[in-house]
Amino acid sequence: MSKLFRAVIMGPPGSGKGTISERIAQSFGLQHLSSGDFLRENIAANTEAGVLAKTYIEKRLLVPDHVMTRLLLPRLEEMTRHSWILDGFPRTLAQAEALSRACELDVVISLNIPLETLKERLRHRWIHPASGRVYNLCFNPPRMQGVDDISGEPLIQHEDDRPEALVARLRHYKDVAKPVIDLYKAKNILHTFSDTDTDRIWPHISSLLNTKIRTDQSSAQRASTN
Ligand SMILES: Nc1ccn([C@@H]2O[C@H](COP(=O)(O)OP(=O)(O)OP(=O)(O)O)[C@@H](O)[C@H]2O)c(=O)n1
Ligand SMILES: Nc1nc2c(ncn2[C@@H]2O[C@H](COP(=O)(O)OP(=O)(O)O)[C@@H](O)[C@H]2O)c(=O)[nH]1
Repeated sequence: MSKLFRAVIMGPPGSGKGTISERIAQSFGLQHLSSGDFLRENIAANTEAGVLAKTYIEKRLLVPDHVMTRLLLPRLEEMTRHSWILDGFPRTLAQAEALSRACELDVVISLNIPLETLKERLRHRWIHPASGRVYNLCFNPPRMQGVDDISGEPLIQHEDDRPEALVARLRHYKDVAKPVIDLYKAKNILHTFSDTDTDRIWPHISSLLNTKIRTDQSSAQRASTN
């Protein structure tokens, strides 16, 4: 069996984590694990962690580390036979340390996108709240305006995707993410991509993963034939 591959994608709101994770899932067969989707599923199912997380999300606060790790780590344990890309977790150093204790990461992708680009994207971001599917009126519009392609249900916009809210969210992201980025830099697994367009970043991410996944698979094959 080929070696399993574990990646994390980080970046400020609107940087394209969800969009790029979906491309990675489709092109490389990795499972896309989105912490936002896990939270929404737990909230919908009224689990203990979901009920607790909801009180924070409603106030647009980060869910505390112990709640996030209690929610996420068991899901990762269920995935021991899969390769995955994790999107939205870890957000804090405590979450990153808990993740390091649970598994070894192969690659961390960090997206570095200019503020003006983030503002413009989020202004046009529309979401199907039940599934977490994301659209953009310019970049990937829904087939029918205001309606989810799959369920036919209405799309919504997040209050805090407004340009006025973004500067504070971004500052908060930078403060909290800095030690996480430093940790992954020190482990030599951080890869940063800077551009205004997902389509220009994608070929670089794709070739990085091609190299990493192919190299890992051939060394796993060598190990199994020795
Ligand atoms: N590690 C995480 C991931 C998510 N959340 C909470 O879950 C919400 C939804 O997460 P997500 O779907 O990732 O959406 P956004 O915060 O809008 O992030 P982004 O704009 O980067 O997609 C967040 O706002 C936050 O309250 C959290 O507290 N901690
Ligand atoms: N115009 C434009 N929009 C993009 C691009 N990449 C992603 N988007 C859109 O920008 C918004 C934010 O992307 P998303 O993947 O949700 O980012 P996340 O918040 O980091 O998960 C979504 O509406 C995407 O459809 C791009 O290159 N150009």
